[in-house]
Amino acid sequence: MNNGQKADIYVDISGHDYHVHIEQNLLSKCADYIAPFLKNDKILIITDSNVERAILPELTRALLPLHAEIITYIMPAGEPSKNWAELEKITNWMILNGVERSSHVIALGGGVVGDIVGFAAHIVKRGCHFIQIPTSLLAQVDSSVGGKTAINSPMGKNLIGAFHQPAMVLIDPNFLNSLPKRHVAAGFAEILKYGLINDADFFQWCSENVDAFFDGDIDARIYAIKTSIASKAAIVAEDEKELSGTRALLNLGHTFGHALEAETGFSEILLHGEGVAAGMALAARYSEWRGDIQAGIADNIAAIIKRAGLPTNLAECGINCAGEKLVEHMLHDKKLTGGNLPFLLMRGIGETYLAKDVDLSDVAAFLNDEKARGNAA
Ligand SMILES: NC(=O)c1ccc[n+]([C@@H]2O[C@H](COP(=O)([O-])OP(=O)(O)OC[C@H]3O[C@@H](n4cnc5c(N)ncnc54)[C@H](O)[C@@H]3O)[C@@H](O)[C@H]2O)c1
Ligand SMILES: O=C(O)C(=O)C[C@@H](O)[C@H](O)[C@H](O)COP(=O)(O)O
Ligand SMILES: [Zn+2]
Repeated sequence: MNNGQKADIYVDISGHDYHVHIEQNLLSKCADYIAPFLKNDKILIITDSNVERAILPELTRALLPLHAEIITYIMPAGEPSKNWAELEKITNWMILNGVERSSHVIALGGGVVGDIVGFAAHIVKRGCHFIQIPTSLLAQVDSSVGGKTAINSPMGKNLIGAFHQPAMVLIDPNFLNSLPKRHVAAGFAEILKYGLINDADFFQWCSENVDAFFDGDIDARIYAIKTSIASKAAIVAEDEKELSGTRALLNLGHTFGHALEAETGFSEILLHGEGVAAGMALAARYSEWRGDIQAGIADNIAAIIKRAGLPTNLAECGINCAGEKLVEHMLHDKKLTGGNLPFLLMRGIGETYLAKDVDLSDVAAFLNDEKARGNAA
């Protein structure tokens, strides 16, 4: 159901269905949304050090009508926290604070908080519930929905994890007011992804509204969030556990992107959304290299990615290694089946497909060519 600036998107997964509520100023009403999920007199909230400052005090105030004890765990902000050590601390904290299997812990933050808290909820007491309150753009348009939860392994991205759907997702676009611009851009990469996957009209809308979006236009922001989440919800409902190939579409740009993130050590050098942005530009140029798309389309795609202030080539990601090294990282990709790595490639804007005939030595040659051409994009 959509109503102007509000949206309620139903994620129709059998046995794990839930609602995503999107509304400006939703925070002021979140006690009403959360009340039905409260099973005892405690609310456990896990957030990070930046979101603690920007949003936690207001959330705590908004939950006062529930008369519950609010207990918070603050993890260090950023991708390096998505690891075993932090997972252990969070799970210990949950248990020490009396989490029950019927409890709904709250993940308040960006994709890092959502991914690790979702995984903790999956394993503590063999599974308790969690509610996502995403505060970064990337989390509001992508990571809070769909139930992929994980930590990183030293060998690669999200290699330890589980599918565990949230019980509800609460999105207030006002949270984006305190989000640094670099992270707004990173989230915009995943928005562009939905257009490139299967919605050329939305990609066109993004090209026409990129400036309004970055200027904080609330109508543009809500439209982009709800279109993205509706697209993701439909894909996830069709193929929750990425078995049929439909959900793999959401991985557009990620095989290249995760390799770039691994090469830069899952650090602040390259944010996930930045890796995805460059990964989508590379996927488009690789599609052109193979003759899958007409010349010129990859340049158009790179142009809008660039306008959003995102990287479109290896050099802009701080990558200077050989193509073969990036391909080595790709061998840890979860899509690898029987030694074959399928790639999300494009036949046009809005026409992404899963190519199963990609030869990794050809990918290495393509990446070496990118490097040799000075990565001009
Ligand atoms: N599970 C999924 O389906 C899925 C999808 C996409 C990405 N991801 C994962 O999400 C992670 C990236 O998420 P991210 O970009 O949100 O990173 P993040 O969680 O590190 O958040 C980005 C930064 O913004 C800060 N922040 C968040 N909200 C804020 C706010 N409102 N005001 C001020 N600062 C705020 C955070 O503290 C952090 O410094 C990656 O680990 C990626 O693998 C998961
Ligand atoms: O939800 C999905 O499915 C996605 O692929 C969304 C991606 O944006 C996200 O980064 C996801 O975590 C990547 O999945 P992975 O299986 O490659 O770790
Ligand atoms: Zn992603």
